[in-house]
Amino acid sequence: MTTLAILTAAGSGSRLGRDLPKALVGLAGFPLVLHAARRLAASGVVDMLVVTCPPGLAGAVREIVAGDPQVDLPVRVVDGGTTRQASVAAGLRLAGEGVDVVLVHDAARPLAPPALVRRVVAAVRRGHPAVVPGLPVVDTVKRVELAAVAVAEAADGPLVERVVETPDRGLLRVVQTPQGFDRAVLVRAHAAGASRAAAEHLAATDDAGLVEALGLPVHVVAGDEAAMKITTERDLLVAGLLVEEES
Ligand SMILES: Nc1ccn([C@@H]2O[C@H](COP(=O)(O)OP(=O)(O)OP(=O)(O)O)[C@@H](O)[C@H]2O)c(=O)n1
Ligand SMILES: C[C@](O)(CO)[C@H](O)COP(=O)(O)O
Repeated sequence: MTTLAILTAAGSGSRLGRDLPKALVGLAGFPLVLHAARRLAASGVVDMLVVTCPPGLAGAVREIVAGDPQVDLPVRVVDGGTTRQASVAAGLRLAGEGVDVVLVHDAARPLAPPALVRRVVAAVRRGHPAVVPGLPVVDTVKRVELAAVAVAEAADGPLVERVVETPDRGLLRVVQTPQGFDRAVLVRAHAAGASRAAAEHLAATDDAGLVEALGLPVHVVAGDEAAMKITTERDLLVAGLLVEEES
């Protein structure tokens, strides 16, 4: 039984807008990617780690992650692709037949707690081929018609979108990472979705989506607020507070 974690860290962080890739931005004195790697290692259920990195930064990322005493795991670093999906696919190529469970986790979710990692892996090991952590939706959600946006923009007016439906929020979940998979299932899902990987507007926004596209079941376990995604400066501030709370 071997679990490999792919830690995606190859994004640029355009919405954060710093002059270095988001995964290398500091939070409480350490890069986001290191926070995430430390918590994966601390879970005790990850046997090896593959980190996807921006082109040209493999050496720096290796030094940060593999050189850290808290990351007591074999670490490999691989160049990512142009989309998150392509980066995961690059990491997945390093998951040999000896690996039975693959976790996919975002460096952009640096504070995902070890207990969450264990919960996801346990659910996969209980026989679920694809598992995502999810939280209930607290806002009322509307589905809108995109065509209406185009019309409004063309008229140079205020953005008015037509609401199509109000889905029952009791049935909606906001999903996080790490997401966990039976290796063979994830390999099949990425192979089937490979033609989508190159373009941002086509690529899957999470790996479970590729499994769903195969018609295979995906299950949700309880997520954790601490696994929040860092997208903007405000998120970094909130994450800073969470780190203070942890200690
Ligand atoms: N080509 C890419 C794009 C994203 N990611 C990773 O996927 C995760 C989620 O992506 P996101 O939060 O969107 O990060 P960025 O793409 O870096 O951010 P932005 O969209 O603001 O540029 C991050 O850990 C990011 O490093 C990746 O490995 N390869
Ligand atoms: C995988 C993910 O973190 C699940 O919520 C999310 O979909 C990543 O999205 P992004 O568009 O790459 O930020």
